[in-house]
Amino acid sequence: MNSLPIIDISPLYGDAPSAWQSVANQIDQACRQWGFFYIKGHPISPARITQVLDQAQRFFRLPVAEKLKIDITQTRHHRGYGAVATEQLDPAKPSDLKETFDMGLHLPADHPDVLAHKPLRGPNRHPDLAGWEPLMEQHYRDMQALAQTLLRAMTLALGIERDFFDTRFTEPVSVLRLIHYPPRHTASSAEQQGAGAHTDYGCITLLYQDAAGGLQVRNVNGQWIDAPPIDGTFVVNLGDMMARWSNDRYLSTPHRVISPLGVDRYSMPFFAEPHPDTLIQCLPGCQDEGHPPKYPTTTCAEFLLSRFADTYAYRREQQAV
Ligand SMILES: O=C(O)CCC(=O)C(=O)O
Ligand SMILES: [Fe+2]
Repeated sequence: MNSLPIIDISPLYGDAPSAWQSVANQIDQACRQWGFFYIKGHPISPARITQVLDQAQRFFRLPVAEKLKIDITQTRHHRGYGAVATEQLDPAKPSDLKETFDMGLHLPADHPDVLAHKPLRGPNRHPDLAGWEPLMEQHYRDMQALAQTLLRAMTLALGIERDFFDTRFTEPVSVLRLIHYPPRHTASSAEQQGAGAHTDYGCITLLYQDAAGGLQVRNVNGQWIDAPPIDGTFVVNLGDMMARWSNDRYLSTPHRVISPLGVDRYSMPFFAEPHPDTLIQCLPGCQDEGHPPKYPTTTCAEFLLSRFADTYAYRREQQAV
C-alpha cells in the first residue's frame, strides 16, 4: 500500500469493448482501494500543458494589485484570483500557503441561472493577458471531456447506465483551478501546508502537477505517502460526492501538499462536478439490506456551498449578510 496505481486509459479511446472492460476494472479496483490513481495515455498533449503552465506563471508573477482586479472574494460565483491564505483546507493548521485562479463554465449575463442569481453561476473572470482566455476556455472543455470519459468507464462497475453521468453533467459546475505554491526556505518548516489535509468535495478530480513534488496521500493505514510527479500523467482522485453516490464503496481520500523547499510549485486541478441541481443520492447498486444508504440525499450545489463555507472565511461572511 505504498504506491498509487498507474492506469493506461488509451483503450478508452479505441473501440474494442474487451479493452474498455479491462480499463474499467482497473479503475474500479483503484477507486475501492485508494480513491487515487494516475492515468497515462490520455489525449491532453504535452504542448497544451506547457502553454497553460506558461500562462499560469505569467499570471502569478503579476503584482498582487493587478491580480486582485479579479479577486475571487468579490464574487458570489467562485471565479478569479484567490490570494495567499484565502483558503484554509485544514482547520487545525494555518491558512494555505498558495495562490489560485479559478474558472468554471462561462455563463453569460442573460443565462436563466444567472438572471435567477443561482449560486456558482455566472461569467468567468479572466486576467487581461494575451492568448489567455481562448486557451483556458478550450482547456476547460477538454478536461471536462476527459473527466466524462473516465466517469463513463466507472459506470460499468457501478452498475448504472452508460450515460448516467453524461446526462448529469449538462452545464456542469466543474472548476479548472491553477495553483502557485510559493517556496518555504528552511527544512525545519517541513510541516508548512501548501494545501492542508482535506478530501475533495466533488465527483472526480484530475490533477496536473509540475516537477516540484509535495503532494501526499493518506493510505488506509493512516500513513502519508508521496504521490510524486510522473511525466505525462494526471493524478486522479475521487471526491465526497462520489463517495456519497457509491455509499463509500469508492473512497474520497485525504491528501495535502507540503510546501516545496526553495522552489515554486505549480499545479492545475480540474474538479469535475455535475449540474448544480443534480441529486446526490446512493446509487441503487451500492445499497442492499446489509448496506443501507449512509448519507442523506443532497444536491450538488447545496453540498458544494456547504464545503466552500467550511474552508473560505469570505464565504461565511457572505452568507451571514
Ligand atoms: O496542488 C496539488 O497537488 C493538490 C491540490 C489539491 O488537492 C486541491 O486543490 O484540492
Ligand atoms: Fe484536493
